[in-house]
Amino acid sequence: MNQNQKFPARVSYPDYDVTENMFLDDHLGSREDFFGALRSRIGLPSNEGITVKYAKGPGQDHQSLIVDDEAFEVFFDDLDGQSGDETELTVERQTVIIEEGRKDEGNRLAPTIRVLPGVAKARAGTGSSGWKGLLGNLVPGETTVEQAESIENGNVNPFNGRPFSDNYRKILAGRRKLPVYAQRTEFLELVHNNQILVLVGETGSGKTTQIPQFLAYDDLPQHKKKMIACTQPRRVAAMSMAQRVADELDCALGAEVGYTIRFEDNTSPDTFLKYMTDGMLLREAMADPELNRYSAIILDEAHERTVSTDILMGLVKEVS
Ligand SMILES: Nc1ncnc2c1ncn2[C@@H]1O[C@H](COP(=O)(O)OP(=O)(O)OP(=O)(O)O)[C@@H](O)[C@H]1O
Repeated sequence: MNQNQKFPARVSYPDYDVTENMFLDDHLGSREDFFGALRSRIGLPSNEGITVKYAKGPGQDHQSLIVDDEAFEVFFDDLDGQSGDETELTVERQTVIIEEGRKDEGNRLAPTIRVLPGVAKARAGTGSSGWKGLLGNLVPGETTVEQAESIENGNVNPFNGRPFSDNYRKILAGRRKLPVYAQRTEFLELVHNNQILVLVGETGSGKTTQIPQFLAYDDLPQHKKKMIACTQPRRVAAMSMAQRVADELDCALGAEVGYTIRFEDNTSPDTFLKYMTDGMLLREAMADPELNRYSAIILDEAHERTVSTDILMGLVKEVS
């Protein structure tokens, strides 16, 4: 892609509503102009200077275009003028789809840009972390499977703003075949109406890996600056489950998904889902009996009746 390439575009905004169509006409000029216009169109602050850089990482089939101020990061896929392509562009918390294949009057390609429904609205109220707007329209404790699936099926990870990887999509297809997935709707209904749930399911049905993710999309702990805790009786399980779920959510281990075991805290301020030993949570409960850092607590493998899990069961009953 040529940096100085002309970039005619038609911008549809907001959402899919065509009533506010704006033509960035044929004379629009460079990509910088294009993004300047886009920026003003989607209401990003106009006083920020932007420098545009292009990068193509090893093994990436997309060009990244990074606008050099923290607010912007833009990803392209295959914006090559081939008819019928759909390209995603992420601008801070805005997610914008560029559709190729329309010819303008000069017989040039005129990508249509549309801001995903809800994203623009979410933007206004959610501070500086734009892509989190993907979750911004969800009401904690009132979400539906359809809402979660539409975000999961999208192109941008709502938890870190990066494009979803191919590996993510592969794993997602497998996750949806797990027995527990068939009960996602039922799980949400129960969680919306009850403070404490006891879930029983076969080994390998997906309890440890899926339930915390169902909750993450419903409880939205990161919006409250809290975490979901999922306890395990054994250290190895805490570590390996955290790794697995980090992969499933397409996050780096220790970033949005982490673990805490004795002598090792692999979490960060971004962590919203934390696997930990039951002993560690019990230890934390001694200092903070209300467990205020957590928006939800999952006591996994409770049938093993470890002393720590048993005590925690009593404790969560008290604080609920
Ligand atoms: N590290 C991994 N790599 C690949 N697949 C995995 C991995 N960990 C789990 N899985 C898959 O995810 C599925 C669900 O595992 P999960 O641990 O969530 O089940 P579970 O219901 O909690 O089982 P258990 O009762 O034994 O704890 C497994 O059947 C397995 O196919």
